[in-house]
Amino acid sequence: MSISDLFASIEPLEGPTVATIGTFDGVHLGHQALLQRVQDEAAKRGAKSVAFVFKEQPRAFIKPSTQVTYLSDFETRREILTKIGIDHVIELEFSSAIQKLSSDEFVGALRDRIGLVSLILGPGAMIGSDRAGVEQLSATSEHTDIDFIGVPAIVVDGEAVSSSVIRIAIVSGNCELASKMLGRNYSISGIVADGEKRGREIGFPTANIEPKFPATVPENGIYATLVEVDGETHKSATSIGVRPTFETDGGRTIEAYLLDFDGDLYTKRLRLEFVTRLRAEVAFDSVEQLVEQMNKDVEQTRQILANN
Ligand SMILES: Cc1cc2nc3c(=O)[nH]c(=O)nc-3n(C[C@H](O)[C@H](O)[C@H](O)COP(=O)(O)O)c2cc1C
Ligand SMILES: Nc1ncnc2c1ncn2[C@@H]1O[C@H](COP(=O)(O)OP(=O)(O)O)[C@@H](O)[C@H]1O
Repeated sequence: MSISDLFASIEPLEGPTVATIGTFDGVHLGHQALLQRVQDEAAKRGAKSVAFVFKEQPRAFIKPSTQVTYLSDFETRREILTKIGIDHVIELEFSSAIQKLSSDEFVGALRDRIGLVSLILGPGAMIGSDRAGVEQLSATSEHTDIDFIGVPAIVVDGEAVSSSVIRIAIVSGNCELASKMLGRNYSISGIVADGEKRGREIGFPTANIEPKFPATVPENGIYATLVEVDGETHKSATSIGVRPTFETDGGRTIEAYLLDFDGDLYTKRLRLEFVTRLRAEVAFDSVEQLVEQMNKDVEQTRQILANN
């Protein structure tokens, strides 16, 4: 297959264009700064801004046995990038043929296909089989007509913002760090599914949410959350875990009790925003003890979310 065949699925653009490339999982503050630079450079050159987005993390392709989870699905990433003002968001399939291209072949193909005049890369980003970063590209690329620009990392609480650092924060229950690095609360979307119908019996009906892609799920525990459903936002207390008070080998569920709400949520799409982790889940000796604690969780949630 020729190089131009490999890029045939990319709609040709007349150019000039300023582009960046990545998975953009979460579209966090670092991504946002990078995308801003792409837009600024495009404006300076009278060019269009382009983001090439890998649907899947390249490491999932390179080593299929790797368990990868995401902060946001592809459609959400596309929506955010478009909202930010990127002119063309182009899905890029990672394939063994693309993987074999050298950085010069890759950049040359982009120049021919979309009229690339500048490529902007985030910290540590490398392209092509020779894994060229911005410094190498600037020094040795045969495409001297293309401007290669590197954008530094954004640092939050002394740590460089990255999708993997945010994923680690979430699986450790650190909602606050995730929120700071994302520039918004971390959220999971999914459809409300049937549970064991036990919730309403104990006075706390819970909407069980099933994410449809490999979402990064916060550590088991109880969280103060916000639920968005039918265009409205509700305060909620959410439990993630295996419900040890009732189950001995229960699967992991994500279930939200919406405060001051009564209605049918089954089959609805719901977005759950994580604000803070309240506590670990506990195997209570009785349902009464669980209910007593759930009442406390709801009160604490009310206080924490008083300003939301
Ligand atoms: C705020 C909140 C706190 C919870 N805490 C615990 C807990 O500490 N231990 C536990 O076994 N289950 C806990 N749960 C889960 C309940 O056991 C679960 O919601 C109940 O079994 C209803 O399940 P169902 O939706 O399948 O009917 C909690 C649920 C909520 C909403
Ligand atoms: N305040 C509420 N919070 C969450 N779900 C509620 C609430 N009020 C009513 N519901 C409805 O009740 C369902 C949950 O009841 P529950 O007895 O826990 O059943 P299940 O085990 O199927 O989740 C939700 O899916 C939703 O349709």
